Amino acid sequence: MDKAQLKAQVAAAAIERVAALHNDDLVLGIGTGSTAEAFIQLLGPLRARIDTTVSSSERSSTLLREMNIPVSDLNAVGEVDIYVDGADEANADLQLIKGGGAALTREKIVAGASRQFICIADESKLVPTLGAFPLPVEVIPMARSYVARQIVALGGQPVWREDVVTDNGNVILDVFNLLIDQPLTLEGQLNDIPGVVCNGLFALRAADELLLGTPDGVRSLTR
Ligand SMILES: O=C(CO)[C@H](O)[C@H](O)COP(=O)(O)O
Repeated sequence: MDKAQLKAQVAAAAIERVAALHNDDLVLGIGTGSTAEAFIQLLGPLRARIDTTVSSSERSSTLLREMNIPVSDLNAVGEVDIYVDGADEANADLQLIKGGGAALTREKIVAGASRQFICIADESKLVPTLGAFPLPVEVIPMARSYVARQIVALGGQPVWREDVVTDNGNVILDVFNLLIDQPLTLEGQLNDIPGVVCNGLFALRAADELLLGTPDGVRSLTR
């Protein structure tokens, strides 16, 4: 099975989770990236049960609108019933690294506003310790060099993702060589640096369920 098939498989499993919810006025949180897009592609049959969606990126919003699925501003809805999104890395505690697609801030906001967060990924994303994938940090542009120096003091090697401006008008530093054995602590330390908007560690708001695509079928991990 190739990666696309594994992603389609977990996307279908997430659709089953959404279909099993009892309400018919669903408010769905929609993530960003290729696995989230596999999920969006399968939403058509559920359209009648979807009141609205809240999306974590302009790209996902466009895809949803192309399917005639409504997209709302988070301020216009209450709590989100369920958020489905991918990840760049996950550990067994369902803590994640996200932001490979530069959408980490909106992703963390929608995850925080959601009753349930289902993370979907192929099995290669499950790791014993987070940090082989460079940790994305969204930064206010004027603070880029200052924040980079503070990250070096924390032991990381930040690299400016020069070709990217986020949907919020900010820049991304990808931090290499961090051994993330205390994700909660590091998430807070990074947030405390003035100029940091958000970092891609999802430890405070970890996933509630991790669906992993494997050649033997979908594996589910819960907290
Ligand atoms: O965090 C993300 C975007 O900011 C994505 O969820 C993450 O990069 C995984 O993407 P993909 O499903 O394409 O592997």
